[in-house]
Amino acid sequence: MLLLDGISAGYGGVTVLRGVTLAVPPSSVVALLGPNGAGKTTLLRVASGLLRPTGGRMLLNGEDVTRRPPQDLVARGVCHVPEGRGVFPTMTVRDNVLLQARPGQEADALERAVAAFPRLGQRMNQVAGTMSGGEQQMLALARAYVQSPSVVLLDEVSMGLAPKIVDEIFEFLRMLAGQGASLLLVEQYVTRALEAADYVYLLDRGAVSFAGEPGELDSAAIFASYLGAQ
Ligand SMILES: Nc1ncnc2c1ncn2[C@@H]1O[C@H](COP(=O)(O)OP(=O)(O)OP(=O)(O)O)[C@@H](O)[C@H]1O
Repeated sequence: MLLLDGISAGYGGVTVLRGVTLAVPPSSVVALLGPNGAGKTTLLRVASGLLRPTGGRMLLNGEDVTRRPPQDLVARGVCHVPEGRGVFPTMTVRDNVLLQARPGQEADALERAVAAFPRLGQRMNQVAGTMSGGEQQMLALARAYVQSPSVVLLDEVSMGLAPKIVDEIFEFLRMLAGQGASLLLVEQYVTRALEAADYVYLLDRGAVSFAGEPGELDSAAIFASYLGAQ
C-alpha cells in the first residue's frame, strides 16, 4: 500500500502539488487523471523518490519513506515506468531484461518477461531501439515485471500506441494488479483508464478535485476539469 498524505512539491520555489492525499492499495489499479500541467508526472516523481516533497508524508506499507532516495524505494519494490519508455535502445531485448535480473536468476527473469509478453520471446536478440513503439513499451513493462514490484508507477504507457497493443498492455496491468501489486496509472486515454481502474483521482492545478470509484465520476466533472473550468 502506497499512501501519499498531504504532499506538496514543486520546482525551484514554484509550487505544483498542493496537499495531495492519495492511496494506492494492493491488488488495485488507481488512475490519476487531469489536464496538461495538473501535476500528474510530478506526483509520480515524488512517489518514486526522484523529487523531494516540500510538505506531507509518504508511507509504504505503513513505513514512513518521505524523502528517501529513489534507490531505497526501488529496494522496497517501487518501480517507475517513465513516459517515453524506460528501455536501453542500443542493447538487445535479452540484455535489457537481464539488467533487471537478480544474480543467479537470469533464466527466471527471461522466462517471466516472455510470460508477460510472448512476442518478446521471438525478439530476444533484437536491438531494443529497432522494435516498434508498442514492443518497446512491452519491454519496459516486462523489465518492471521481472523485479516482482509491489508498487508500479506508470506514466502514459499507452501514448501513441495502436488500440490493439493498448488492449494487451491494459490486460497485462490488470494481471499485475491481480498478483497483488499496487498500480498508479497516469493516463491520457480517460475512457480506458476508467475501465481499467478500481479507483480514480482527478488532479486539478495540483490539488485533488475528485477521489472515488470510476462509476461515481460523472462525465461533466471530467469535462470541467479538462477544460480548466471551476
Ligand atoms: N523540471 C521542471 N522544472 C520546472 N517546472 C516543471 C518541471 N517539470 C514540470 N514542471 C511544471 O510543473 C507543472 C506540472 O507538470 P507535470 O509534468 O507534473 O504535469 P502533468 O499533469 O504530468 O502534465 P501533462 O499531462 O502535460 O504531462 C507544469 O506547470 C510544468 O511546467
